[in-house]
Amino acid sequence: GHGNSHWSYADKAEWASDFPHCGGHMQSPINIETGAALFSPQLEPILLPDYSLPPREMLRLQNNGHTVVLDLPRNLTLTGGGFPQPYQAAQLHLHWGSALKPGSEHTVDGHRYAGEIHVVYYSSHFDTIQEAMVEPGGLAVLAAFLQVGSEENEPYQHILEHLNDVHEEGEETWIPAFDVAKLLPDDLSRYFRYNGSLTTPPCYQTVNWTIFNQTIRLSPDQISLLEDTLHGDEDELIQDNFRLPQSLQGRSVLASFL
Ligand SMILES: NS(=O)(=O)c1c(F)c(F)c(SCCc2ccc(C(=O)O)cc2)c(F)c1NC1CCCCCCC1
Ligand SMILES: [Zn+2]
Repeated sequence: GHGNSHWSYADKAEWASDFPHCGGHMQSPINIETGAALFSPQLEPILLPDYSLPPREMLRLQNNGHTVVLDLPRNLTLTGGGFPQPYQAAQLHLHWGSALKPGSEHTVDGHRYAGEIHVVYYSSHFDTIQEAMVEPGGLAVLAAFLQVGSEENEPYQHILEHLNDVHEEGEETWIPAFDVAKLLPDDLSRYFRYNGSLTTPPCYQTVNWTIFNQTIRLSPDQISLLEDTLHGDEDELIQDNFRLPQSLQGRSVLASFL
């Protein structure tokens, strides 16, 4: 974990006392008011060049007590998107709710989606994510909303079929590599953009956020598997692992589309 004090989503009101950045003025997530988003033509499509990986390659999947994390090869690059420089992949993880309520971190016009994927990158100006994550613009996170649909989402099965192997906090397993770009929407040209923070302590305000307009559909069984498999502290189910919306405090949300 981060910092010397353990944190949980139950005591998110206290985060700022243990992690000062969590009380800052550029925090995430936020509610995106589509009507107030500013169209910015310089926001070109996001480019994820050649994400197909050899299936012999294995990727580490871990339950860190707060979410399920898939470590990514750093040679997967993020470019385009009006970014000042390329970013290198670090990891992806998910946020979700429970059977009773949805669990996305960002909301759109007050609507919370069933879940949200975050693909975390760090600026190619740095050698490690530890150096990058304390610098403004050091991190870029690609976010997409998960919705309940009728069909099974095959790319997501690459992760979901291994959740049982990491159902306890601290467990990890290795899964065959696959094209992780398939976990994101097809349309990488329509997205919202704003500057914010990690949504977890230490809440560093160093994240360039991209939230895709197109959502991802998972079957009801896939969403339930995500909600009902992973355990964290005291063998409690990890559910509702989302932070509440933070105020914009004067920030603008940009849109790559009209
Ligand atoms: N939405 S988010 O991107 O802010 C985010 C969360 F909301 C998260 F909840 C998480 S998981 C909780 C933070 C954490 C705990 C343990 C470890 C570890 O043992 O390595 C690592 C991280 C989580 F990992 C991340 N992303 C991480 C933030 C931690 C520091 C930088 C590493 C990559 C991004
Ligand atoms: Zn996240």
